[in-house]
Amino acid sequence: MKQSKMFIPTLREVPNDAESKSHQLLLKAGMIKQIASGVYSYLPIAKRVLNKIEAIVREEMEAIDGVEILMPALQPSELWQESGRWPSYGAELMRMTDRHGREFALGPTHEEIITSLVRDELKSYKKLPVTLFQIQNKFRDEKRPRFGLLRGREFIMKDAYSFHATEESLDETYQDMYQAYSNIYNRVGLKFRPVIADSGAIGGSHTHEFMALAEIGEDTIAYTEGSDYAANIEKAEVVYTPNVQYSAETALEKIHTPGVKTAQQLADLLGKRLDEIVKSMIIKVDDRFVMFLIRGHHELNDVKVKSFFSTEVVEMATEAEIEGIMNAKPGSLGPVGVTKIDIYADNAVQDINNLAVGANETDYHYINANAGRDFKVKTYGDFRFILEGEEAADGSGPVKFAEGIEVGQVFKLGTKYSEAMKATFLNEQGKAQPMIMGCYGIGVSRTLSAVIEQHHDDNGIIWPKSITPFDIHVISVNPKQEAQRLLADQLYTDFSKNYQVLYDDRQERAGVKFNDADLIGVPLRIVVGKQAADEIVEVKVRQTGESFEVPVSELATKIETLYQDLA
Ligand SMILES: O=C(C[C@@H]1CCCCN1)Cn1cnc2cc(Cl)c(F)cc2c1=O
Ligand SMILES: [Mg+2]
Ligand SMILES: [Mg+2]
Repeated sequence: MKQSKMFIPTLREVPNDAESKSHQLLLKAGMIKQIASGVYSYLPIAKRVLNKIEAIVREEMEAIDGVEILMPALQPSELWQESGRWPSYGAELMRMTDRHGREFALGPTHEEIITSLVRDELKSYKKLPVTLFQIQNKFRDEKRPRFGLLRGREFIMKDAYSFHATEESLDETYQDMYQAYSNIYNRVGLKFRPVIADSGAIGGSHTHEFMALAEIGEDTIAYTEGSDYAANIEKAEVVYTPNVQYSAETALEKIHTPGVKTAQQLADLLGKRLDEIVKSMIIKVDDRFVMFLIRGHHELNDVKVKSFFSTEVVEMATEAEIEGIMNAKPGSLGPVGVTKIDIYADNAVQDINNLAVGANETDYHYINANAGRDFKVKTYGDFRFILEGEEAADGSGPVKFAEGIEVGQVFKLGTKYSEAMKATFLNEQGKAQPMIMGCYGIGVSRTLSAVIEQHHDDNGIIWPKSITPFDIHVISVNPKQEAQRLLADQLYTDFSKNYQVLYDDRQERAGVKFNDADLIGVPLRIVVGKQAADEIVEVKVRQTGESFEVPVSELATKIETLYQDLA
């Protein structure tokens, strides 16, 4: 492709709202253009990379008997009414009305569509299992789109759905998908870890997320060095090993604590450690309020709370709601005397007694509050985030933290949708049963960004060979020089026979050409400059920075050797 005919609007500077490296480089390398917050056009270089990522995804899906389809983005609300999900999503679900006043959603995912598609067809166990997939734009009205393609409002997803007569059959496909995802991420050059994850509202029980390791990642992974244990920190189970440190129970005492609002301030005032303080929080679960107690040095894990109550609707109560229930402000809340709402506590709260807690009166706290005597805990449980260094749930040692970008997720869905939507099949005994389902997503446009996060230097992107937009970048330094232009033209023609070649034939200053080439990040570069008359060119390897002066007669062999060695 001649760059004089291409459309690669590279930038020297980037808007300062581009916080992540991949977002900056996607803009600087002229790969995307934002048309609205979280909404982008993919320009030629990005489109070529997407095509290659998608080709790898297709290959790996078809290798495990996945069959490609394409479903509509326009989804009738009736199907979401059938599944019961129409009311359960808020502003994130992009809804619209057609000219007849009928309600639609722009598809954020396709469980309802695919289930309605197969339920009239797959009626017998003999026709199962089936795995269908698509690669298609998804719409989710993110509150805060950010980091370019990492969190957009319209993005490309490969979503696959499998239908089974038995759990064993689902397990097989789940394993196949797990392996296929590992193949895909390895092939696109991503360093990744599969992690045990939380299935959230989607339902089902068993799910893994695939995390690309990157500082910018919004997810935190808890993993151990000694094993392949890794869990999304939202899910990482805290094994409760009692570490009871009780002192003789003493009388409850109310103390004046002017201006004390946080656990740290209370600890400082009392001359206690933070872990000797117990924080009390009011949480709204569905439409009721509950109190959670947690040690001062721990944090409440909202995903564990959602999972415990099996609902997505879990929010911190607002100040107004708190005053309404406790007639006290946050910062002085406590369990003593609280009877009209249930009290839950993280397991670690059991390890200490004579607790320091809020007195439900501004500027007053209690010391020596004791469960049983002064308040009742309905349930102790694992409600907190694990801390770095604590023992992993599988006993494989202390967990370490790493940041990750969720680039895929595989779910065992079960019968949540097939029951709700009456997608049944006749089993071997001729009995109608709901199909057992799995669903499997890959963030294709997010994967593109994650690869850039992991493959760049200060000058730009460094594409892995497997998904590079071009294999070779031929640059004629000064096309006005006859010898340079003729040789560069010839090399472009010759190498295009066996490689994908980007030819910078523009009337631009050399510096602009080299800057652009570094940004675009094609792995091999042939520079035709002053020595063209002597039939000598420069070859540069983008990954290592190495450069060689090569006689044209040896160029094909040199390029072949360097190309083979590319990662
Ligand atoms: O999408 C999934 C599960 C899997 C992921 C892999 C491919 C198939 N679906 C979970 N999820 C996430 N965000 C959503 C956002 C909105 Cl607005 C919605 F209405 C529904 C969902 C939703 O269901
Ligand atoms: Mg997540
Ligand atoms: Mg997830």
